[in-house]
Amino acid sequence: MLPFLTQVVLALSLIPTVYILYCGLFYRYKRRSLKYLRGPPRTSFLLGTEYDLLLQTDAFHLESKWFKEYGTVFRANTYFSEDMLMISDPRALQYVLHTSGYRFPKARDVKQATRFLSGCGIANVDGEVHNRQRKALNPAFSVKQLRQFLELFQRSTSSLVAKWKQELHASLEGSSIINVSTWLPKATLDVMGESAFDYKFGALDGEETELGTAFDNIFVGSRLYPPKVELLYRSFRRDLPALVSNILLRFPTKQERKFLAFLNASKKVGKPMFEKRSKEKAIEQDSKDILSILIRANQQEDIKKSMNEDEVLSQIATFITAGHETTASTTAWMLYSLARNPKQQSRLYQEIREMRERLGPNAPTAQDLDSMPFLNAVIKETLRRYPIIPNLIREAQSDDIIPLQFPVTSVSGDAVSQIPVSKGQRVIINISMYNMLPQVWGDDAEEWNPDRFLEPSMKTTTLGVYANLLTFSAGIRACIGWRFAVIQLQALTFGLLENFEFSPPPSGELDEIQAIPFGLIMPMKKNKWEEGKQMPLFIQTRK
Ligand code: HEM
Repeated sequence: MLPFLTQVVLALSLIPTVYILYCGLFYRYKRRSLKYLRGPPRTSFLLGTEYDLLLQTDAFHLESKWFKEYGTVFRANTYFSEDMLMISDPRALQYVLHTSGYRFPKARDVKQATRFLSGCGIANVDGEVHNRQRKALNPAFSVKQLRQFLELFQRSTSSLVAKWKQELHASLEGSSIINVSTWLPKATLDVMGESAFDYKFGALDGEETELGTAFDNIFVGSRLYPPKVELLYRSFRRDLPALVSNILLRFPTKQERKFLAFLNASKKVGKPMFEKRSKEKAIEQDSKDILSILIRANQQEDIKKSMNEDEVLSQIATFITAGHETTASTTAWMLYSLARNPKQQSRLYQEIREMRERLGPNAPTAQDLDSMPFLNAVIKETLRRYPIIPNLIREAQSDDIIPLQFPVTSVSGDAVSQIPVSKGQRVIINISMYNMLPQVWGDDAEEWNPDRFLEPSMKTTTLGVYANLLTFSAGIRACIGWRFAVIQLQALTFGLLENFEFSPPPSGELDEIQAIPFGLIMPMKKNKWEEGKQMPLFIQTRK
């Protein structure tokens, strides 16, 4: 028998342990039950179906299978067997993303992990702070401001074209298989650095910069997915009282330590850049590039409009991570789709040639690019079919009721037209499933078919910031850079298709490409993930 005092000490130390376990695990299990909704069976008590979604080798396969079986709203499980709500119903999405304002913030575990990557930048803050940062940054993303970048987008596309031509000339046949997935992010990284922060990555020219290396290191040497124990640890941290989770956040996972190294490098590079520009008289009131805007916000005395230095420096990491791989991967999937659909590729080339005949040697203006129906249909269809961010993870800030457009059938066979949710309920916004809803996009929604955007009969909902798509999300947290991305996609599509013809490599390699949901939808070869991103295309210079 233990001495009485030891028993007391043990009993007392048990209280916080039980409390932590209650908050971390049992509380969520008890409160957030959606048992009345149908959904896929649980495959693992600890990891739930969220882990199955993470591991799938075709990013849209499982959701699509479940969606066909259970409808536009169903139940799945996250870690520790907590129920999560999967939604692709238009009215439910409208409610969560638009109507509710900030009442469905990003899930705490997601925010805790991404905070290591991009600090207190706009993507990781909520409520009033987000509103303040967004208002300050909005002018950098106006149509007028972004059109000024078109020339930079075209210059960077020309550099990429020159690099590929060099490769093709080096081969005797004037054609070659190029892994476009390694080149495109270099072009978009250079553009992001120069347009937003006046920083030259020189990635296309193979230069090594401190920031570029730190970004690459996030992926180098890491396994594709964090080990299960890291995922469970991150999930466990989510519901703990702030005091306890703040202590645990001092012990980041291996992946989070890499994120942090990139954030620190971007702050280190950004600080002198920011200080130098701050001292220059050149920050005129009307200059609206991101860096000038950040500097002015930092110099603001009005607390409702200002940003402190940490917020300003965190935006550098935020924009680099949010703004280059997204556009690059979308372009890779577009070239993939065009290579697989040679007739559509010829139609696109025909439209580009007609525009070239009209322009002579001049580069197309933003109006010229907007006036090309098929080029824009190809871009929209690629964004629809290959949404680079396939889902968003949110949680209810308070008890709420989510309305549905298309009622679903409950376990007991009743029609359900609204879903009551408790505070903390995990809600998965299925971007890819909304983008493929037959009710909106037709029975061939799983096909890549740009013509659907040329048909006046196409049904529309009023969701999303561009082309009725959810690819850039919607509402107050929609992608701030969507116009930037669209103009860059227009410039890349015009420039690359004008110069090259893309086809599947004769070896059949393209059939091995899978859409892997590794944060973003990454193209990788079946059973060869260790080779990294792969989109090998047979490229010929156009005569
Ligand atoms: C095809 C390209 C792109 C896609 C598909 C895309 C998609 C998205 C999505 C889905 C979100 C919402 C994320 C969430 O709520 O968790 C988002 C947010 C964001 N994106 Fe993009 N994005 C793209 C390009 C860009 C570019 C080029 C920039 C910058 C120039 C950018 C900057 C941002 C920022 C800063 C946010 C956070 C906005 C906020 O929380 O207020 N994105 N993006």
